[in-house]
Amino acid sequence: MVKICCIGAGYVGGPTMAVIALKCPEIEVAVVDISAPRINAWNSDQLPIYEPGLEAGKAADLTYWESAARMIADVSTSDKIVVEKSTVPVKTAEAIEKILTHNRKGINFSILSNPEFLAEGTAIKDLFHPDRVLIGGRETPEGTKAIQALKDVYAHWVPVDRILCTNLWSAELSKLAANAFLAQRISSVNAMSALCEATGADISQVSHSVGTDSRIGPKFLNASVGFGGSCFQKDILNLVYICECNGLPEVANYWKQVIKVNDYQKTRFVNRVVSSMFNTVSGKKIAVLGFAFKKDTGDTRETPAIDVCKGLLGDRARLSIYDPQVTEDQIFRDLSMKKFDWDHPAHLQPMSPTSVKQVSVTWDAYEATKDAHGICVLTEWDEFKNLDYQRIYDNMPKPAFVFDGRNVVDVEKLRKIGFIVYSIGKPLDPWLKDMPAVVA
Ligand SMILES: NC(=O)C1=CN([C@@H]2O[C@H](COP(=O)(O)OP(=O)(O)OC[C@H]3O[C@@H](n4cnc5c(N)ncnc54)[C@H](O)[C@@H]3O)[C@@H](O)[C@H]2O)C=CC1
Ligand SMILES: O=C(O)[C@H]1O[C@H](OP(=O)(O)OP(=O)(O)OC[C@H]2O[C@@H](n3ccc(=O)[nH]c3=O)[C@H](O)[C@@H]2O)[C@H](O)[C@@H](O)[C@@H]1O
Repeated sequence: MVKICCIGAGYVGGPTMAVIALKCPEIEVAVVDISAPRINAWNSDQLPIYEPGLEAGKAADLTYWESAARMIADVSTSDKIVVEKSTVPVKTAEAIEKILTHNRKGINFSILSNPEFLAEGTAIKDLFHPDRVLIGGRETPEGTKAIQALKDVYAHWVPVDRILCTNLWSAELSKLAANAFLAQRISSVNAMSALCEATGADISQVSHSVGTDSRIGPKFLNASVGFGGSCFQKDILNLVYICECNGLPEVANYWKQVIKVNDYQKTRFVNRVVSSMFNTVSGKKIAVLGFAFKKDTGDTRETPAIDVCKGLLGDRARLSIYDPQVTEDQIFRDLSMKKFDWDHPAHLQPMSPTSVKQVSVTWDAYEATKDAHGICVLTEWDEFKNLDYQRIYDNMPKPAFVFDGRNVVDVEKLRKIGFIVYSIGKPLDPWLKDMPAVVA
């Protein structure tokens, strides 16, 4: 019987193995993780991640694995195909291969790179209908055989013409390149959003006009307060590092700029809030609607909300945060973390004492916005489109401000109610025109 063991039961491991198990009943799927709470959660009705289309069931038995590659070498008693699914620095497959072959006790290991392209919030849909599956392997008879074995797994539900096979390096680099291209589109549109605000153009109209060119395409052109998520920034930094190591500083700087524009966009947003509210938010209550890095997920890794909240707290605002999927505990942890601490599993992080006394977390948008001087929309949750904004307005001191970092609110409707509204890349409210967002 073919058996697949997946190391890591997170946002990728959990959904991916659930889909393989569903689509390939003759394959035994086991998932292991070093986090006991995560294991327990997968085996309960309360899954550790929120993902539409993924429901609680029984996960496989899970064990502790400390050092994945060494452990594989230690425990293997027969030939193995080791599949690198995580996004890794290029040449990691080669390093894993070295560890395995130096400890192999007569066992043959074939290494494959099979990067994952799913996005959170649509993971199950993406896994069922991937644009492509990419498998990289050694160009040797054993490598070809291993590629074919993995191809056979995916062929249970993915059309074979969508399964691309490459060498190891190409597969690893393609993953970084794909994320860099996607993030670059967002930084491009966000850079344009600043220009729209300065000129009176409307970013939604510009994006639509640009995206109807079939060579450009309409997707991933939504202006925002900035991209977040566990991967875009990390993968671009990874790419930058590889460029630098290979003596390509111009290429490195080109990709670095994608991150710089993203940081600029978050700073620009905070400055808009502060400058609009009489140049200070000190002591003022600001409601933050949405904390996850995008809708339909409870994931907060690298969410732009962290930087925006920290920026507002830096000017001594009082924050009242509401997100339908993010816990209070998580928000406090995020706001007290140093950048990049998220890279270590949450269960290994101490909860540091923090300056987040100015923050409260509510489970209701109306509670969060009550008595608030301003509202920042930082995640595009659908429910934020249909809130009773008249009721919200009635419960706020005046002038009442809305700063929409996701272009989800109906600007005209809110202005009619009486709000002063800022929406990324949209023609400015007359109130804001004389208050340019100056980046310090
Ligand atoms: N989150 C996403 O949407 C996507 C993530 N990726 C990549 O997939 C990889 C995993 O990402 P996520 O699933 O989001 O991370 P995650 O943090 O949700 O899951 C990783 C899991 O691995 C466990 N783990 C870590 N070291 C272990 C070890 N030695 N033995 C056993 N378990 C161990 C952790 O406890 C954690 O539960 C990353 O490389 C990421 O770049 C790729 C595509 C999409
Ligand atoms: O390697 C990964 O981890 C994954 O990274 C992204 O997926 P994900 O981070 O889950 O979510 P995206 O939908 O790509 O959104 C990323 C960020 O960009 C923002 N975004 C997205 C699209 C857009 O038009 N504008 C915009 O600001 C989102 O709000 C979010 O903060 C990629 O889309 C996946 O293909 C990839 O597998």
